[in-house]
Amino acid sequence: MKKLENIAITGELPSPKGVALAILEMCRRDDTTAAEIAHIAHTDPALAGRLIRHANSAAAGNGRPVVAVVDAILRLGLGTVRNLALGFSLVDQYQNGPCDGFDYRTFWSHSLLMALALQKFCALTHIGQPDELFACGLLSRIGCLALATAYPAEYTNVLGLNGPERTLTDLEQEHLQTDHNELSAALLTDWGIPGALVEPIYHHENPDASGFSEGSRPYRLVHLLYLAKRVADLGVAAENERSGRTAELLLLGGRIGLNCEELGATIDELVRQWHEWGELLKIPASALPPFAQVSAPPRPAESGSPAALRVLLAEDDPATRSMLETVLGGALGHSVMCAGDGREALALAIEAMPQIVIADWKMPGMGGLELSRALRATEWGQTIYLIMLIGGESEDEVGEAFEAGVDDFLAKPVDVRTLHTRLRAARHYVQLLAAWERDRAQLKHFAAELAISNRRLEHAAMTDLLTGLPNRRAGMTALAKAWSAANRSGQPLSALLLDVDHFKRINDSHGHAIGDNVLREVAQALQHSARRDDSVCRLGGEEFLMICQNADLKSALMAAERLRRMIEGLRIKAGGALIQTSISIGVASRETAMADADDLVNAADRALYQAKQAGRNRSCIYVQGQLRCNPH
Ligand SMILES: Nc1nc2c(ncn2[C@@H]2O[C@H](COP(=O)(O)OP(=O)(O)OP(=O)(O)O)[C@@H](O)[C@H]2O)c(=O)[nH]1
Repeated sequence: MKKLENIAITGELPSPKGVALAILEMCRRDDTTAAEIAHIAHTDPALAGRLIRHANSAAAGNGRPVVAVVDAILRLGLGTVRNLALGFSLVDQYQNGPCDGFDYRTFWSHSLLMALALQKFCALTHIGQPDELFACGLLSRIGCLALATAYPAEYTNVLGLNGPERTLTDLEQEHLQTDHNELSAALLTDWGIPGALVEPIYHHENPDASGFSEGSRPYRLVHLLYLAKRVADLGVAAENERSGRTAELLLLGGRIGLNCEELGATIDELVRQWHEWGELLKIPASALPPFAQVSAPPRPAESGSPAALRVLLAEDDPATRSMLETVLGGALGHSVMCAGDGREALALAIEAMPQIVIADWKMPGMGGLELSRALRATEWGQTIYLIMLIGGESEDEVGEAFEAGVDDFLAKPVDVRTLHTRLRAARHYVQLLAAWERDRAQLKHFAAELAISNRRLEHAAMTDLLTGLPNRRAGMTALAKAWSAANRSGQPLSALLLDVDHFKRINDSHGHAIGDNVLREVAQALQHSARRDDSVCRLGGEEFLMICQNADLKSALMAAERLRRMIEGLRIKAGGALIQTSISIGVASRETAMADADDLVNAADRALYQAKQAGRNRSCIYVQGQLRCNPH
């Protein structure tokens, strides 16, 4: 982590003003008293009210409610009051600003929910002072606001580039030479927040890379910060993205001992507090439905209460049917569909996807046994819980029913208490099935995420960070493939090695950052001028490789000359000045004497060496052991 003075910031940074600043200053003194802070807090009624509100919030402890600012300060402690004053002051001052691409209100909305979540999870796990952590949560992403404040135009640009391919911190580092985590840490340190809190904040987006030893306080704190951030991400997510975020939350909640229902209840409570605090701080909070609803897997049809089951009743005797319908639907509160025979029941089942089917053994047309076989023959019908109503059937016949896929049976006339008991087993089965389906959906979700991050890793491992071109590894793999393809087809294959001339001088006279920019511009120009069959990669430093498939030496040389002239004509911005540069190119084509792709690269390398020797800004060819240079 860098110190603030070591970060190259040209514009202004967020800073507290007025009463908050005075409190911050007073708290630097060892002998400041709660009465003195209360005195100054009274001059800002909004702050005084918010401090009292916070001191009376559930997480701040029990005891009788406080009404005086001084009592609120005594309850919260000077450190927490100072951090809260700081946070609230920034919220008030930076509700909008000059950075067009930065959504100030969503930023604070996210920060507020993160603060509440961190406070709550800290209270649940007894890691640290919940009130102190509320303020830390509120300010943990202050670096984003700092970048928006210091670099409004550039940061708009960076935010515009943000996508799944690159992390925001990478983009910030690339374009602004710092990132929001670095700035958050530097600002919080500057404002006197202790290192024990700042370090986990710095690492909170990637807790596994923090290096904290497992089980230590910073380790637990950085993971809580991550969980709090994921809750806040859910809070501000678009409606169609919400359900995709719940699986990870369930997993993270499990790590701190919260089961599905407890996590849901906690998040619902946090959302309620988010709305209350949002009103107080004039920050928007979105209308998030209950967590159970957001995280529920889609169902074919939803019945009234969560305990209610979708029951299909197939019974030809109207009296029994009516009695069972009344008991199941009226007394037990299930949602009941009725059919007078097996065929009607099957049609209804296809339409309504019941969880339980209660079928009479004997019905006109299609009886219970046939219905059971028909249902079990379908994929969706295999998970239905089937109860058969039997009259005077023998044991053998009952055995046959189980073979047909029946789960349970009930003797007629049906005893209501027995029915009730059997339905408990059925409900247990349905619940297990639902849990299993949820797990399966989660696993699918994780597998999909894993596949995406594997693809990203694969892409990152094959991509040059500076230019975005394929790197040496990717280039050599592509060349080996092209070599095999050329061997099979007998088509020509050529390779160009391109090296920027006197690049060291550019670095020396304009600095490394401008040097990097020159490399990016050259890379982009090469890629844009490459033909469909050509591929360009950066081998390293200022050296590039172009693979020209189906190109013989003559056309490869023509391509080389075209590229050389194009780079010669390029003007690259360096501050106020324009840099002109050139490249030397070694060209070689696949020859029968060459054993593999390495021989082809070595031949192009010898030609490149010759081009440098001959004075640079030229193309040389290697042909059957001879080197020849093109004058220009
Ligand atoms: N800015 C920047 N410089 C780099 C990078 N990689 C290598 N370099 C520098 O590139 C320079 C290459 O210098 P040399 O190998 O002497 O080559 P040159 O100055 O281009 O001279 P000739 O190739 O002989 O024309 C070195 O100073 C390296 O430090 C990079 O990613 N960015």
